[in-house]
Amino acid sequence: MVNSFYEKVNKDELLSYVFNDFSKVNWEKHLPKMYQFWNYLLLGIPEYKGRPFPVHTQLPVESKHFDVWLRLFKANIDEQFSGPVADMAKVKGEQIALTFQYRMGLLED
Ligand code: HEM
Repeated sequence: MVNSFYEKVNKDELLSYVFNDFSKVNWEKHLPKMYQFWNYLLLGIPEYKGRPFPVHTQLPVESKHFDVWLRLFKANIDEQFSGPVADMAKVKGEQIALTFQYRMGLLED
């Protein structure tokens, strides 16, 4: 799920710019972190140690970036999974994307 999601991200011009050109993400490090993050949120496996929000405050992103992120994230889930955990993944993705945007001041109240 994580690998195929970031394959989609990398094919999207808007998001790929942020990940690859702006942040020069080291995918060998980022992907395992994301496995741990989602392992925790969806399966309760407490491996992820980190604070997801702060890195995002430095990024050149607007709400349109989050809209694309969410669209790709949900499409990726729907292509491969169905059922309660798949639904939870989509809800969590939505909630976190929304929370990030509020905290970054990208949304009007
Ligand atoms: C516009 C949408 C987003 C963009 C452009 C974005 C971009 C990034 C970038 C560039 C990093 C740093 C990677 C690195 O250098 O290691 C990162 C880390 C991360 N992102 Fe996002 N992100 C977005 C949305 C989200 C959302 C909605 C979530 C959660 C559902 C999320 C979860 C994380 C996590 C867990 C990390 C790892 C933080 C750490 O522990 O170092 N991101 N993201």
